[in-house]
Amino acid sequence: MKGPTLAIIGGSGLYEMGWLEDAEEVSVATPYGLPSDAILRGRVRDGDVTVLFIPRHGRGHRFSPSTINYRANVCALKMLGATHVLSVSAVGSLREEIAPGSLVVVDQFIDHTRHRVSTFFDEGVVAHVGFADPVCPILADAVHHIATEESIPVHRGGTYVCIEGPQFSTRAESMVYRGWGAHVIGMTNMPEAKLAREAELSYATLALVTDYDCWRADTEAVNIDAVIDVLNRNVGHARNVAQRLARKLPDVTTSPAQSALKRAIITAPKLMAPDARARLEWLLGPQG
Ligand SMILES: CSC[C@H]1O[C@H](OP(=O)(O)O)[C@H](O)[C@@H]1O
Ligand SMILES: Nc1ncnc2[nH]cnc12
Repeated sequence: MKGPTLAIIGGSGLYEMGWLEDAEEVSVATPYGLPSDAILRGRVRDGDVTVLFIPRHGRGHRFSPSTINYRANVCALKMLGATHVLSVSAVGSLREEIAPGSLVVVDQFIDHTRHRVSTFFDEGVVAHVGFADPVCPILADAVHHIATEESIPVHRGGTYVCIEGPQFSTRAESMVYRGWGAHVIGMTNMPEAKLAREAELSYATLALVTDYDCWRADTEAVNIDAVIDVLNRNVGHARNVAQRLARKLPDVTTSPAQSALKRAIITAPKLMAPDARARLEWLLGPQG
């Protein structure tokens, strides 16, 4: 068995890691098409794990949240041996106490997207993975611990509501999401986290809070200039946390995410559609 491999999915404002050593660009074709960009594969100084990096929107930010090929991204990372996924994401805050400039290690999601393929098991082979706890607690604890040690303002836990976008929300919608109990809002972590679970990857999100969305009466509503400005000032935090994580990657072999498919596949093996089963070979191995 190969060693642990940390995959980092860079969000808005994070298109390169900077600290990756001996890095090579790997282009991967998947049964779902092409990922957002070539994947950088390298390592961190003083560490022994392999590190993969993919910019979710592509370099130059070419894919909108709805047109990102999430399946290809997750599949490509898995094919390259990923075991852990750190998702870095810009988010708006839906809570007074979560200020722009701080980080949130989220632990729940609400999927409010409408136009995205959100499973690898859509036809021919059916699976229902557990998703009650969508984030790997071991990985999330490690990320939170590092941010705390770095004295970065960070919140442990919070619910991320994922909207379709690309438009920001109306004030009425923002109020509804607050009423649902969400803490932060973004456009990309769904279906990414669902697909990571189906691919038996330990997934955690480091959310960079860039704005107060538009629910606050006395604050200007979110706009892209303000988001980019706060991102540029804080993206270094994400780079540092990711670097330290790569140096001290926790053992997640006991995480439920790593065996999510064990009792999830319901289709009788003999009745699986051959083309669908062949398409899943990267995940399920060769047909027995
Ligand atoms: C640039 S503001 C809106 C954009 O940023 C977030 O993306 P990501 O999670 O990749 O950082 C948000 O979800 C929107 O896609
Ligand atoms: N207010 C917001 N809504 C949705 N996605 C975001 N990304 C950053 N800020 C956001």
